Amino acid sequence: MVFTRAEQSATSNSPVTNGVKEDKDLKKLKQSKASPTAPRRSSARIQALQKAEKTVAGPNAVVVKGEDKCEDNVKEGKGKKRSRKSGPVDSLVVEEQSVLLLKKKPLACGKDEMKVENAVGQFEDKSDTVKVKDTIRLFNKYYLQLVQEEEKRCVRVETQPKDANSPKKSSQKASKSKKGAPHVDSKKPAKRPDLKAISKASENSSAFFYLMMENNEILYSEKRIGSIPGIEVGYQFYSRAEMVAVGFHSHWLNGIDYMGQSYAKAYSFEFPIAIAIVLSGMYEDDQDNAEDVVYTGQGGHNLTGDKRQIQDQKLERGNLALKNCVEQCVPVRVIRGHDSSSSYSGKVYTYDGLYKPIQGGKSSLAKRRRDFPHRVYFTYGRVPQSIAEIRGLVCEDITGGFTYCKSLKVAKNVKLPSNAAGCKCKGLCNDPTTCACALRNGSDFPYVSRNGGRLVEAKDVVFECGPKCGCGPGCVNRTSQKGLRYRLEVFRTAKKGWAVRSWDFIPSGAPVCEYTGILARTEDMDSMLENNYIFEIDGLQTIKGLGGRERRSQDGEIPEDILNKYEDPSSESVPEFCIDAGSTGNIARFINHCCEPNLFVQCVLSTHDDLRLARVMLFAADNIPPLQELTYDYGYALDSVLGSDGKIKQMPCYCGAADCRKRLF
Ligand SMILES: C[S@@+](CC[C@H](N)C(=O)[O-])C[C@H]1O[C@@H](n2cnc3c(N)ncnc32)[C@H](O)[C@@H]1O
Repeated sequence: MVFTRAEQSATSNSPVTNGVKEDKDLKKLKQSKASPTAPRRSSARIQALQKAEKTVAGPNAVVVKGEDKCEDNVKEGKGKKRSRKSGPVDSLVVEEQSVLLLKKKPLACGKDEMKVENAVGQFEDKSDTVKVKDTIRLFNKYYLQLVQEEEKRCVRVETQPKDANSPKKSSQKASKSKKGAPHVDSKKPAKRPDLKAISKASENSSAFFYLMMENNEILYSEKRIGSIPGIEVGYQFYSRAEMVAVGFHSHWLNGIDYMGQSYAKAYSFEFPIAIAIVLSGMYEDDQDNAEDVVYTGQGGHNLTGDKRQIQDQKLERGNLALKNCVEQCVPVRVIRGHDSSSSYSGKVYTYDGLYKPIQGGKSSLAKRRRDFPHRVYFTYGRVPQSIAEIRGLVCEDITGGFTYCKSLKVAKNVKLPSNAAGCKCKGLCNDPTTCACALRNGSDFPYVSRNGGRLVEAKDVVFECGPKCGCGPGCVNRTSQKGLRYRLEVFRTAKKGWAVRSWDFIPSGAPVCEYTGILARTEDMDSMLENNYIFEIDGLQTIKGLGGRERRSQDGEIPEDILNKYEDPSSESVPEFCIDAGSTGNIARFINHCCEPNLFVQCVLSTHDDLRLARVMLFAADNIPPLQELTYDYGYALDSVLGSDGKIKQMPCYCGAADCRKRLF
């Protein structure tokens, strides 16, 4: 899968690559319609691959391969062994948008601008990219909440007495549960959480308020032709449901998204018209030739089984829309997704040559294969597999000048309590109604088990299981204690010094690393001249949302017995403690600030209850593709930093985000 952003961008009025195969005659036709300054057609995929080749590991890179090795100053790539693909899994790339001449009718009623749809109004002052990002974050939050609900349902099924699962009893139960109560039928698979998150509420859904359609939270819910603001060519989605959430493609399963007859009043096209297609390799005679694509119509194949073609396709709905779109040269959004090839034996429509529908079959497919021996299917980004593959390695040992430490050290004058009581669970904690640690988190586990543990959402403080708990090391409520999961690399940037990125895909909510160093009293740091590696934050600050920090959600309230220990929790105060990673620390000390970060700070307690001395963890706020720089918001309030002369200090921010505040502090 290509993960480097394609260079080519397309708009509805700039003629660019058509997502459909074309021949010479058609090219001529297009040239006659296109503007003389139209950029030359070239493959976004090839450009992206070339760019990826150039940028892999950057010119100056140093690698950290898992903390087990780092402590001994890693010199070669023998980090944790994993079996994984070289690129992100389950992702879909917007690669090319096609072409030509939008014949939109002038509209008297100003409908031209398209209705400002639902969710868009909620973020009026934000840039388009931030609107998209926020919508996908919201989707991921719902998704993880629904995963959590599903995991609880599985636990309930597992812990039910055996006879409760007999077919007779479970069907009785299913009918009883119709009005509201969660459905506990082990035989019937629950609806996928990603689909629940976007779909309309069903009568017996217990997740009614999560649903984005129901809540008018789909970003662009009105169908539109051409590009979607904030989503450029090369953008990566991680599920079909994400595309639905932003309104890029309005169906999670169909390949062809189209506008029906109801739009005929607003345009002079013949409807239905296809507006977005997903190339997923589900049909054997789809062809992806990098620069052009042959796209098979939909239908007739066996969706539930081996995906073989079992019926003829019909020239109606999506197929008709595709034909109309191609014949009228209407731009279509093209998304490349997964390849899973199959064979077929039916009559299918493809558009070939001069866009004449042809009746395909194995023989015509074989002919096209002869004609296109260099066909591209789905490619993966070039993420290095070992240190030997990195070009431009400038330093084999990043620990020059500091000592690498996997866990927090404590300054001599700081005493860490060990007063956390612990839960009485055995093995794994899975019942939030009885686990004492879950109760402290607001009667729920903060993590879901999926992908080795993901935090459902940012909280004031996460109470994890600790040394006094009865559960074992595999407990999901110890997610942040399990060390580095992803292969992280320190690389050189042009303006920000060193920075960090991952070779692996990181799903939203996954723990990335702890900010380690020496836990010290803030007052002891005052005499230090220049130290860029002090993390001035504690659990109390996060709760109060002081300085430039956002106030966290109030969902899992902190137990009174803990909160009452502190004087006026709403007062603005300097954090009493900080983490100094100047002389001792881990990879987190190289992570830069960004005004639109992809990580967030989360305070975690497991061995004691003192909010001021909580561990500081960094979690993924988004699905993060390999080689994207990892960043968090340093949270400085502007003009809050004073120099030794007592004057306000300023530092420019070079994060490059669309909504950058331009200053770090
Ligand atoms: C904790 S260090 C991060 C690692 C640092 N880049 C390095 O080379 O070691 C914080 C320092 O990095 C730089 N930095 C981090 N984020 C930045 C940003 N968005 N713009 C400019 N400089 C940044 C600033 O010099 C800051 O004091």
